[in-house]
Amino acid sequence: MNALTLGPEGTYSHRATQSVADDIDFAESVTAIVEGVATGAYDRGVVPIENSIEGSVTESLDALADQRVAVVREVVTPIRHSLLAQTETFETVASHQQALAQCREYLNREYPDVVTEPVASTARGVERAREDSSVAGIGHPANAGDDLRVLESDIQDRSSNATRFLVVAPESERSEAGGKTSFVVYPNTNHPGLLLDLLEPFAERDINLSRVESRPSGERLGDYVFHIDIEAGLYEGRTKGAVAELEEIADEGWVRVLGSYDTEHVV
Ligand SMILES: O=C(O)C(=O)C[C@]1(C(=O)O)C=C[C@@H](O)C=C1
Repeated sequence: MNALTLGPEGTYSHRATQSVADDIDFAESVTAIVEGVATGAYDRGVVPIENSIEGSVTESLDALADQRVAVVREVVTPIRHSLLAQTETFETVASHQQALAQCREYLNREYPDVVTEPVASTARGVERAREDSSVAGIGHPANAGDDLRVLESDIQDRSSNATRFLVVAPESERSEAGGKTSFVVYPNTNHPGLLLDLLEPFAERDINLSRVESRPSGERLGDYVFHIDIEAGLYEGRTKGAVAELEEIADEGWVRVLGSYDTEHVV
């Protein structure tokens, strides 16, 4: 099985993907990863979706709404960042913007004068540090190799820092089995109580929601696509009933059922 994830080698996405496939290729954006699976070039794609400090990875949410893929697993992994550089003196810190945000308080406190440089991934930031002694990178300490020093470990602003990744597969592999299910809903209408209407089919059937997120539809200001995760599988009658009701409520728009899946914790 081959898989596509965020590169270069050494990203947290790469680490999460190692629990999914042996044959791993890299892309430089999560949109390209989801596209790689939607077009059939890859069996699996692994994308970060949510971080416990910084919240949603909005590019991933939008890619899931725009492309036709299934979600077949979620991988949750602790994120422990290190500061890596050639020397103790540097002017710039390069990393993925999620990682920079997860270490914002640390950087403001310890290095108030350094410039932050958002790059495509943490591993790309570490590469910048390897090429340029005036740059430090934030990433997993295993990326240090022989030529970079780990100046400090565990620099994330909360020790419980964790990221949830979704494993995407071709739409034909959508499964009804699993303890969680994800949906994307575009109601294409707006009236008082719409969000309540969308959530009631789950509440009435005693289905717990684990997440609701809204993203702009891009059609007009104030118009939204909703991402809903529930703690129930599509194999359950109650979930089927809720989906049927959801489809009626969103009959002017669409409901995309991404599938049911289980969670794996990887350290
Ligand atoms: O840059 C990486 O190492 C990634 O895999 C991306 C990513 C993210 O987008 O959230 C993954 C985990 C961490 O939260 C920081 C960055």
